[in-house]
Amino acid sequence: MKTSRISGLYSLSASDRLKMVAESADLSGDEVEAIETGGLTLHQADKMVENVVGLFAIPLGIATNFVIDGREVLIPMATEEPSVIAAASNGAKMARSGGGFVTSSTRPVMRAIIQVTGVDDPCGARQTILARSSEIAARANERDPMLVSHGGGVVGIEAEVVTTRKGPMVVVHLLVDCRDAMGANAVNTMAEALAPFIEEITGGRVYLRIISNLADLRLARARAVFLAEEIGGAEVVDGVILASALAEVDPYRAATHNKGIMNGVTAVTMATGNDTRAIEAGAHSYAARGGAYRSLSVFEKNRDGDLVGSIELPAAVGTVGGATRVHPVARASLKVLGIVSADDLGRVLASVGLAQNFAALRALATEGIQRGHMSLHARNVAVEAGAIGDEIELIASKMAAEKRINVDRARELLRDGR
Ligand SMILES: CC(C)(COP(=O)([O-])OP(=O)([O-])OC[C@H]1O[C@@H](n2cnc3c(N)ncnc32)[C@H](O)[C@@H]1OP(=O)([O-])[O-])[C@@H](O)C(=O)NCCC(=O)NCCSC(=O)C[C@@](C)(O)CC(=O)[O-]
Ligand SMILES: NC(=O)C1=CN([C@@H]2O[C@H](COP(=O)(O)OP(=O)(O)OC[C@H]3O[C@@H](n4cnc5c(N)ncnc54)[C@H](OP(=O)(O)O)[C@@H]3O)[C@@H](O)[C@H]2O)C=CC1
Repeated sequence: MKTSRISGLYSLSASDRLKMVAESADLSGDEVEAIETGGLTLHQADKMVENVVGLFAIPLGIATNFVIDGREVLIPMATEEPSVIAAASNGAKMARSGGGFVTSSTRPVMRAIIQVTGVDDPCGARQTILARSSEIAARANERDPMLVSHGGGVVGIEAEVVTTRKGPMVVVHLLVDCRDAMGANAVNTMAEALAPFIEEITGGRVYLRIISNLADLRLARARAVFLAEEIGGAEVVDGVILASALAEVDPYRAATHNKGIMNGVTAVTMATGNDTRAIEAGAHSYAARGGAYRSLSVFEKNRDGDLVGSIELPAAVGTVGGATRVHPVARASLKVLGIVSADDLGRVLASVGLAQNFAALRALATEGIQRGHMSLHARNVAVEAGAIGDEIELIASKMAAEKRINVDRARELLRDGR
């Protein structure tokens, strides 16, 4: 695509916006229709989960202005929360003059846990497991030749003895490169298949055989420079850094700071048909590693007085498997992003998380969150009060101008206007 810098996309109608996105991402008629209608038929939904009775629609929006590793990218985001997509676009807009987002990542390695109990000699069993790790890896790889053929498969075996209130246990970690899959089904299958062999060589009894959502070996990182003159000057730079400093040490603040990051990360995860619970569990457990919960991002000042933001978070997402290829809108979202690999998707998540976080911190460090957020939320409030058609924008803008955004006020304005 030529540029993601689309000023005022919000002032177009939804169908004109979709036309623009379809042109720039070269979407087919079917893909456009899927996005417009929500994509899923009841019949398709009935094949995805159990006891289906209907569909639950969530808005899909497009965040503009992103440059990631020099590439212009439009970002599909599925979210019910107003101001999230606007804020991501706003953050990305302010990152452009510093060069946009620069990313990096680790190999896409997930862990499966195998819990071995009832071992007489847990330390000895641990050593047996480590000594036979090549054999364990080979047996696991036999379960997923397709993954191995894509360059993935087991990359390591770890084993630890842990002391619990039910006595000592040996915990085996199977480290698996999942390539473009999120990998839960793949690694769970391997872990279950290995259980009898692990029991045989340790003399213990295996209970849990399951992926760990603390995906600390599958990390995505993003960094961006926000020029001081672009974001409102030195005072704003310092305000954002002060906000960051608090979130680095105070779990009460860090929880909300990270919620702000996940506003963006989860919305892209959802739009691409990935597992939002897995990505949330990964982010928050990674934020709590070492026992202290802290922020996933940090903001600092560089030598030129500009703001430098950086973020690192687990990115357990796929571009194959799960619902990613089943849900028509998820497939279209990947096409809009212009990516094919899970690694690329992880880098997008980190960039969106950082843009989202920066926009929120800038608002918090200056005018406060309510003006930007509540003026966009005002439309929901107007609808809740019973506004219809043109009344919605009218009541919403009146409430925003008065800075009195609540359902009672919306009802009063409706009564007066009708
Ligand atoms: C809300 C804005 C963006 C308004 O921002 P503004 O200052 O009114 O912006 P503007 O009119 O100068 O527009 C700047 C750019 O923002 C985007 N933008 C602007 N308006 C729209 C819109 N209607 N629809 C789509 N995009 C919009 C758009 O890209 C636009 O550029 P343009 O296209 O005009 O060249 C700003 O105040 C902001 O970024 N606020 C942060 C809001 C936020 O973080 N919301 C998340 C919900 S609050 C929360 O859950 C998290 C939190 C806050 O608790 C986290 C934390 O505590 O850390
Ligand atoms: N705790 C958790 O997070 C849990 C999550 N889940 C769910 O698991 C699902 C994700 O599991 P996942 O294993 O990704 O899904 P799938 O099993 O659907 O997909 C993975 C499979 O795709 C095949 N594949 C084809 N091309 C590639 C490629 N390029 N790279 C990698 N694999 C490829 C592989 O082999 P093959 O073709 O042989 O299948 C691989 O095993 C999600 O729906 C998630 O919600 C499930 C349990 C627990």
